[in-house]
Amino acid sequence: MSDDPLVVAPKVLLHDHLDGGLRPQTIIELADEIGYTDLPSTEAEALGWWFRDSADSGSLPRYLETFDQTLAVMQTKEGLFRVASECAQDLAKDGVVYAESRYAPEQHLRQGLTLEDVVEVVNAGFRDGEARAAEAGRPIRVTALLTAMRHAANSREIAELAVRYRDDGVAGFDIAGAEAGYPPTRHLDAFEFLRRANAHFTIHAGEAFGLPSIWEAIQWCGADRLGHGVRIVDDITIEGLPFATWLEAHRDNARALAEVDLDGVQLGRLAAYVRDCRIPLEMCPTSNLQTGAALSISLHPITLLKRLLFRVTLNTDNRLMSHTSASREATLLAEQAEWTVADLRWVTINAMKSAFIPFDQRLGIINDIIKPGYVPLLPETS
Ligand SMILES: O=c1[nH]cnc2c1ncn2[C@H]1C[C@H](O)[C@@H](CO)O1
Ligand SMILES: [Zn+2]
Repeated sequence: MSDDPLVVAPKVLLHDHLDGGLRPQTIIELADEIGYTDLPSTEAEALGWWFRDSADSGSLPRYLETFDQTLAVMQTKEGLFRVASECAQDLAKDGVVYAESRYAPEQHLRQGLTLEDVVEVVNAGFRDGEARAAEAGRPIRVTALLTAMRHAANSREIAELAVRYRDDGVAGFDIAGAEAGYPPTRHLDAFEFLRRANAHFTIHAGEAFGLPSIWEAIQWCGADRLGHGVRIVDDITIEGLPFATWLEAHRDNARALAEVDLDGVQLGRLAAYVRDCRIPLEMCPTSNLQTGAALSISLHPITLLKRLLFRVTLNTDNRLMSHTSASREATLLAEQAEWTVADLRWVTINAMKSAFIPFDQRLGIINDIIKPGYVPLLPETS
């Protein structure tokens, strides 16, 4: 185990895609087992770079094309079990103590598995990974979020699946995929069903598309959390200028967001609603650089939103495509945006408060694991 404090520090991930976090070597071995021959490389390091470089396109649709390669090896029980187990182990090794891992069951049916088979074998993989992580002295709990793809038409069926498995490892529901042209209200039926069932869901919104998508996700669909939500800054002005205009004028100053005077910052009605209602933002800085939703780590809106005390959480999105991890996201912010260990503790507790598991369990993880875990790193908080 690393002695880097940002690895040792307990962390929580609410936004991590199972099919975006495979080990390159595992992809190669699974491809070999099933006779899949279309991988761009059969050498692990080169394959890892291929994912990073291909996802670095500045466009969400092109970023998403790289998932064809991971999904190809996630069509059998063996493949899904191994990927889920390794996901839990890799997160635990990086200091993650609680994670909600999401995937779209409908994307794993090409070789005859049923939706139920997929959910059950992924759950079994998570249990296996948790057991191995505990044996290695790094306990973790992993729950699943079931995603429906926003361009498809079966979100209601996936929402029903999430409710059916809510007492068996599934904590909630999500929609993902290309955002422009696919507003969340297309899936209103699924969201209304979930609300009637007292179930939880998050929606990818405000990533490739702006405020209308966030507004629909919250005010029409009733999302508990926002996946990314980074474009909420479009509803913020600084010194009387729209955020984007102000940032453009300050883009040569890497400290601009860390030091801007908050007295000059004004929230519009939607941004104020999101902050007032403590709606969690599942922010993923590196992923946003790759899809063009942010300029740089130092000027990523997360630093302003943290200073304004939005309910910010820090996430990985796709560890493989973004060549990242929970501790790497924290390290980048520490090195390039003046984040401290106290900031990391704050977003970690924010995330745990915002998880979809029951309140008493969230509180238990905060009080028994997260807070004590920061004491050696931040003695003044003990
Ligand atoms: O950042 C994202 N935005 C929208 N969709 C995404 C993102 N990352 C992954 N996905 C898609 C591709 C995966 O196949 C799917 C389910 O995990 O979710
Ligand atoms: Zn995502």
